[in-house]
Amino acid sequence: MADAVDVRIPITLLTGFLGSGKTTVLNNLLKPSFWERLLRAPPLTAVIMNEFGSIGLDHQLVDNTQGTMALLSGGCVCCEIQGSLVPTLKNLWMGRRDGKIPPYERIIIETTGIADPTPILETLLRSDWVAKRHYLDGVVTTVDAVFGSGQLDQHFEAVRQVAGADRLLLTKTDLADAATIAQLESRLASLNPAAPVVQVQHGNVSPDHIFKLRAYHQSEPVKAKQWLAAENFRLVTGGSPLKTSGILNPSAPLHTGADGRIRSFSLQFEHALPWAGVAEALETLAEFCSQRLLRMKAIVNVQEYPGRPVVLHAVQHLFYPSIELPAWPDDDHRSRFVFITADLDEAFVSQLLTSFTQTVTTSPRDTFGA
Ligand SMILES: Nc1nc2c(ncn2[C@@H]2O[C@H](COP(=O)(O)OP(=O)(O)OP(=O)(O)O)[C@@H](O)[C@H]2O)c(=O)[nH]1
Repeated sequence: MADAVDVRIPITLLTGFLGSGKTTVLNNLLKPSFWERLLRAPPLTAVIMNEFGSIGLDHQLVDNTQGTMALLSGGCVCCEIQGSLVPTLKNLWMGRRDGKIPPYERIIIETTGIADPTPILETLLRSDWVAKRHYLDGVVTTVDAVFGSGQLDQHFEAVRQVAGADRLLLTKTDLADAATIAQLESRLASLNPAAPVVQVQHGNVSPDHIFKLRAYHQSEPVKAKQWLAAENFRLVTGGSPLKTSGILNPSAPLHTGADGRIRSFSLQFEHALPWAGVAEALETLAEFCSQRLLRMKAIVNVQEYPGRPVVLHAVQHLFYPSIELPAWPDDDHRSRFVFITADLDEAFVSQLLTSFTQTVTTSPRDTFGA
């Protein structure tokens, strides 16, 4: 689990609504001149697109028989997803192993503009073959400074992309006035308080905002605390009795992105919690409200693991393997959960966690694959 022994290849998921500047960011990152200016060697990067022809890179095919691989001038490998993601990753891996393509060090997957990135995350997590050789480093979402607000109003996919992000790149800030940018930044901060927002013009963004985020592998206590950013979320205390489903607009489909339906909030618990109770509460949420659970992260003081807080996170129904930290980041040993939900009553979530962690005391710890 420690970084030093993790030889798997990091995958960055680059997502964002149609035309929001994903390819522009990607093109910039693949340019050798960009890295020369930074006085850094460009990492060998394999790029996977899931939209044929959406990138105007000047490349030269190296494996025309399969029609999927290309060697880019910057030493990058590019392919379009043909079929599912797993065969594409296998093709790349075998080409790399057999020396047919350069030994890429990382992979960027650019999603289509209207894609919900969750199925890609699911593939990365559920395929044993993929998970043994790769890990998800982070989700980076581009948001158009000019049209982003309207897209968030009209398309729930745009909201999902923002809620699932570990970094938000606010693009085209050269085209928007300061007031529009400030308004959108504050909206993004309320939709996803944990994701730093970085302004970007013409794709010019520091690679440090894209690579090595370790968003799904927070094994260092202090970084895990920053990653959780619980202090940026509205703290919810107490809760309603569990009489309802917790769903606020049961008949309203999740097609529009009105911000009033999105809740970002945190819960905290003073005492250590039984692992089985935490697992059961989160399983229940995932089972009954998965579409409405856009993102969840937590650092939990588990009764059975004193002194070793457990990091958890989920995107919709997908729970990632839990990670035990070697120590707490500081003296604050309370369990903290942060949630971004759609039409899900925060008081209900609070009560669900409270009630499960008070009633369940023992069970093997296997739910989140620690
Ligand atoms: N002025 C300006 N134009 C930009 C910026 N970033 C991207 N663009 C332009 O916006 C348009 C869309 O950018 P893309 O990078 O193709 O966006 P995308 O998200 O990859 O688009 P799709 O793949 O179609 O979803 C292009 O014409 C870019 O040149 C920016 O920061 N400033």
